[in-house]
Amino acid sequence: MSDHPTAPVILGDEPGTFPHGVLADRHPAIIRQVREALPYGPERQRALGALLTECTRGTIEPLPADAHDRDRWRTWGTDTYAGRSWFDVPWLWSESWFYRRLLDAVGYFAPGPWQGVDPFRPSKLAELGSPATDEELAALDDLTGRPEHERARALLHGSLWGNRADLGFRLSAEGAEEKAAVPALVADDSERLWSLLAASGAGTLCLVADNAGRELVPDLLLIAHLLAHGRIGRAVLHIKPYPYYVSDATTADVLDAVRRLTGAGGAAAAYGRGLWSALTDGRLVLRAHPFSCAPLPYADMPDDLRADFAAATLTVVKGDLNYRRLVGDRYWPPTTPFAEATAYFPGPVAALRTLKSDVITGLTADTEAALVAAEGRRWRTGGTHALIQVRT
Ligand SMILES: O=P(O)(O)OC[C@@]1(O)O[C@H](CO)[C@@H](O)[C@@H]1O
Repeated sequence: MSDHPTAPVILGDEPGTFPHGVLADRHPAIIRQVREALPYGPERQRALGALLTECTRGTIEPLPADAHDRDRWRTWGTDTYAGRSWFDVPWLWSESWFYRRLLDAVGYFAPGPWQGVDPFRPSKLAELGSPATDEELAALDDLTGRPEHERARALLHGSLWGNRADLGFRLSAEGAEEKAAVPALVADDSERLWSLLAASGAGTLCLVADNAGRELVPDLLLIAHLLAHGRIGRAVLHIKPYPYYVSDATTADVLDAVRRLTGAGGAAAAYGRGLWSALTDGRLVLRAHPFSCAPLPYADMPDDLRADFAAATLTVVKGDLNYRRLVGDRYWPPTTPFAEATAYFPGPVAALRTLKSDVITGLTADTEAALVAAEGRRWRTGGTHALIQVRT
C-alpha cells in the first residue's frame, strides 16, 4: 500500500462528518434494503444481522481460511487492520470491506442456490425499467440530425450527469437530484478531452465505469458514438467483478443495459445494435479486474492493469468513488493540481464525476472561495456539482 505523505487520509472516526455517517447510517440502511429486496432464508437473515452489529460496533476480522480471496485481502490490508474498529481504518478500506462482507452474508460466494445472486439487482432493474430511463432514451431521437460534435458533447454530459445520484447515495441524500436542476461544473477540461479523441482517431479508450442503470446507459451511448464516428477504434469497459457500492456496474448490468437499448426502438435501438456488434467483433471489450473492487487507491494498481491503462489513448474514470481512488482518498487542499495528484497514472486520464464526498483537487482559488461562500462544505458532498478534469 502506498503512503503519500502529502494530505491526511480520510477516516470514518469523527462523528458528524460525511464518512462517519456512511459507516454509521448508510451501511445499516443498505443492510435493511437488501433484507427487503430478496427473500433470504433464516441463515442469511442471521448473517445479515451479525454483519449489522459487526460493522457498527465490531472489529475487522481476517477472512476465513477457506475464503477464495483470503490471500488477496491479506495483501490489500486485513493483516494490517485486523482487530481495529471499522471506524479507525481508512474510510475507503472500510467501505470496500463492507461490500465484501455483505456478499458473504447473502451467500454470494458460497456454493449453493444463492451463489452469484446480486442483492442489488432488484433496485438496479427497477431503475433501468423506469419511465425516467424511457424519457432519456426517447431524447436520443431529438439528437439525430444534429452535427456530430454536438451529439458527442451532449453524450459526454449525459455520461457525466448520469453519475449524479447512485443508488447508495440516494439512501442518504434524498432530493439531491432535484436540487441539481441547474448543474454547475466546478472544473471543465472538456476541450482537452476532445483533442485526445479527434475524429480520425484509431486508438483505444478505457472507460472505468461506475454505476449501472442511468449512468451506464449514457456511458455506453458515448462509447457507441465514439466508435461509430471513428474517434476511437476500440473501447475497454472496466466493470466490477462482483456487486459493489450498491449500484456499481457488473457484466450482468452491461448486458441488461445493452438489451434495454436494443429493445427501446428509435435511435436508442440503433445505438444498442452498434454496441452489440462491437461486443461481438471485439471493438468493445469488458474487463472485470479484481482490483476494480480493491480498497486501495489506483496508485497501488497491479502491473497488468497499469499496462492496460498505459496502452490507452485516454482512460476516462467515472464517478465519485473512482475519483477518490484516482487522486487518493485524502483531504487535499482543493487547489492541489489534478495533474499532480494523478502524476503516477500511466497515460492520459480524464475524471468525469459529480461531487459526493470530501475529496477534491484541481479547483482554482476563486472557484473554491465562491463555493465555500455559497454553501460552506455542502458543495463537496451534495451531488449538485460536477467536474471534467483531464491530465494529458
Ligand atoms: O462512485 P459514485 O457512485 O459516484 O459515488 C459513491 C458514493 O455514493 O459512495 C461513497 C459513499 O459511500 C461516496 O464516495 C459517494 O458518495
